[in-house]
Amino acid sequence: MNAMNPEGYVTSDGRKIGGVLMEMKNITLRFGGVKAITDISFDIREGEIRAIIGPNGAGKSSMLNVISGFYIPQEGEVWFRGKKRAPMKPYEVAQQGIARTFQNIALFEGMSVLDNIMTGRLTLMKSGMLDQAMWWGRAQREETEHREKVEKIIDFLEIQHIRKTPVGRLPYGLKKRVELARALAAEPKLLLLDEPMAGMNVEEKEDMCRFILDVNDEFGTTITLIEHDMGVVMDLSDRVVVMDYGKKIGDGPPDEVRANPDVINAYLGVSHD
Ligand SMILES: Nc1ncnc2c1ncn2[C@@H]1O[C@H](COP(=O)(O)OP(=O)(O)OP(=O)(O)O)[C@@H](O)[C@H]1O
Repeated sequence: MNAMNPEGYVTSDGRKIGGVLMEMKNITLRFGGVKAITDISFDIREGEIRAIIGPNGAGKSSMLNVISGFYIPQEGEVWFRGKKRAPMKPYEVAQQGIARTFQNIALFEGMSVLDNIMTGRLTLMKSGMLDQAMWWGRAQREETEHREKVEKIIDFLEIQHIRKTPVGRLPYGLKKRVELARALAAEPKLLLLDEPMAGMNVEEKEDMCRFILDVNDEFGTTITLIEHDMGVVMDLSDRVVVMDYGKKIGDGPPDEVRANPDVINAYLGVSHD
């Protein structure tokens, strides 16, 4: 089976990738006169680690923002879990099972690690204030369940020792890990990582790589990431979409993309027509 097979395929390291989870069909996104994305199509398979790469200004963040529902494209369709997505608010997209981290860390600096991660469960919380007043027992049971899930993630990402620490006091690499934990707390079907290694030293990058692979392996989470570090991208990803000036210039497994002349040109800045 290869990556074109609708049923899925088996990776070079023997992992089984499933059918299509998300499909972007002919997406075009404009900001006034600027075309950030021009007629791009690709899919993301169940269980896959899928990267979006490209030089600065290629349109990668814009694409991630279309996937997360933050931007609604002027043209094209987004399909998720077999259904065409109607225009919706980012929190509705989150409720459908898509969580993300940000290029610039977006955590509550004054709050503890634990409380920050708990905010990741907000989209899953059923009982509101009225429920809590009327059905106190039920709300308490729900709270206990949320805490248990969060504690598992804290163990998994090896951050027990900082669970009570205010996030503002943590070094950069750990903040990034807390952000990953918060996204995981939402139990997403699709996890979007916006430059998860940016600004990290070599050791922090190695840790983050390991956690990304473990999340994919242990929870079966499908992951889509933007990353500038080519070594990381090629090591981690099953398939890579390459963008340049808003267009798709390559799409396939890392080896294929690495050998693609258009991709080589884009990165060397040789030809831009
Ligand atoms: N909110 C916006 N308003 C206007 N133009 C925008 C906006 N966001 C992005 N753009 C433009 O769209 C194009 C693609 O930008 P985008 O940030 O998606 O690229 P990128 O590949 O993520 O870049 P980088 O690697 O530098 O983060 C650029 O020309 C950018 O200036």
